Amino acid sequence: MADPAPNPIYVAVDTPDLNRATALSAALADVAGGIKLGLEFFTANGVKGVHQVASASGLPVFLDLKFHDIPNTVAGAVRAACETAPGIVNVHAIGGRTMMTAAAQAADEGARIHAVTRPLVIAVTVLTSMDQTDMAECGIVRPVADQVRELAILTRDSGLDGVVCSAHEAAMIRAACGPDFKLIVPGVRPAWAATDDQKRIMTPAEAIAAGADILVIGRPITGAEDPVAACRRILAELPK
Ligand SMILES: O=C(O)c1cc(=O)[nH]c(=O)n1[C@@H]1O[C@H](COP(=O)(O)O)[C@@H](O)[C@H]1O
Repeated sequence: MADPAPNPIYVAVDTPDLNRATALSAALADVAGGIKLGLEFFTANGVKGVHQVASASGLPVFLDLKFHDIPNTVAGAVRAACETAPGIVNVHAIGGRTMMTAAAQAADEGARIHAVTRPLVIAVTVLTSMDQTDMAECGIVRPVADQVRELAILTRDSGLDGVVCSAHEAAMIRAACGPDFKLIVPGVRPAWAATDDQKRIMTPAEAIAAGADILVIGRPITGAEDPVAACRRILAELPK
């Protein structure tokens, strides 16, 4: 019998509170596919905090620090991040080819240095909190989808494993970058949840239908009265 499809829900545990993050991650262990720890958590709790949350949940960790700097600095950061044995790390695609190539190579080196499995290295294309108007204010006037597509192709050509994109661009990137290129999709909102600061959103079921491999979902779960029940509810909405 074929293995069941892996649970695609990575819960974004965005809090500076180590005890809360640990308790929440442990509680979600049976209903989530992974935990995403980002800038807020890492700035407060560092490498030790990541280890604590990872062992409390036993789930893979997406360490979302969105590196964007000169190639040498990003490479050093990716090597150092490997100490936390993350399943996934990320950089900003706008850092360019040389930076992304350095990041991919640094993941090989970091995995060797820290004797861990090499993490997937993923690049953020255009943040899901941004729309056409936000991009124009930054001087990028072509359609958001075109910007995302070009950055996704650059990411693939730089040897990375996939991108962070919105569900709106998922099918287009899948067609352009192939079946093995990982599509990690935040900006996911069930019909019953608030949109918050996200602008390019889709429901969990729509995002999976569009080709997302991983759904990154934070506040609809972590802000719910019962986060485990909220995660279960989203899981039940996904196509079987
Ligand atoms: O890289 C990310 O994870 C990310 C990229 C992006 O374009 N948009 C985005 O929302 N994220 C992250 O995904 C999470 C979404 O959280 P919620 O909006 O609470 O579901 C946050 O932790 C963001 O930092």
